[in-house]
Amino acid sequence: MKDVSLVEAEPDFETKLAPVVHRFTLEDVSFHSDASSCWIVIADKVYDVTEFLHTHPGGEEIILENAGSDATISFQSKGHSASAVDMMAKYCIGELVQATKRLSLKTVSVAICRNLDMECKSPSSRLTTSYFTTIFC
Ligand code: HEM
Repeated sequence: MKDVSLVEAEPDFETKLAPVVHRFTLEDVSFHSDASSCWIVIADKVYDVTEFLHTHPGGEEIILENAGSDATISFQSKGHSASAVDMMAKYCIGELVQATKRLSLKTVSVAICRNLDMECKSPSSRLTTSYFTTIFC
């Protein structure tokens, strides 16, 4: 018979287990591209922002323009505050499968700045953003 004493001794052990991470392809995300179901990708994480659309301080239109796709560049170029970034966790539903992941913004911005022999202060500067666009689009 199985020893279940560990489970019995720790009634809340399930909450201590690593969370299940849901993985999606960009194609999965593409099926959620309007106000009835709106997913976006930011830095390889997938967000369901359907409920947030109507209260987004920047308006719903701008998010809908990116619905069902990778909004990393748009999000980054609008220069969101730290509290905006904190809010994002609430809407995160998973991440992209490895095969469809891009290099992280930080890695790419540092690489670009090295190439340009620039000091890398802000990845959202106009110059850097235009280089992101060149690389990602
Ligand atoms: C989960 C995703 C997002 C969250 C939690 C979020 C949150 C916010 C918050 C809190 C603000 C108020 C200003 C600030 O605190 O920075 C804001 C403004 C704004 N957001 Fe977002 N946002 C999200 C996605 C996006 C995306 C994908 C875009 C563009 C495609 C976008 C474009 C804007 C714009 C244009 C503003 C107005 C900036 C201004 O008036 O200066 N946001 N957002």
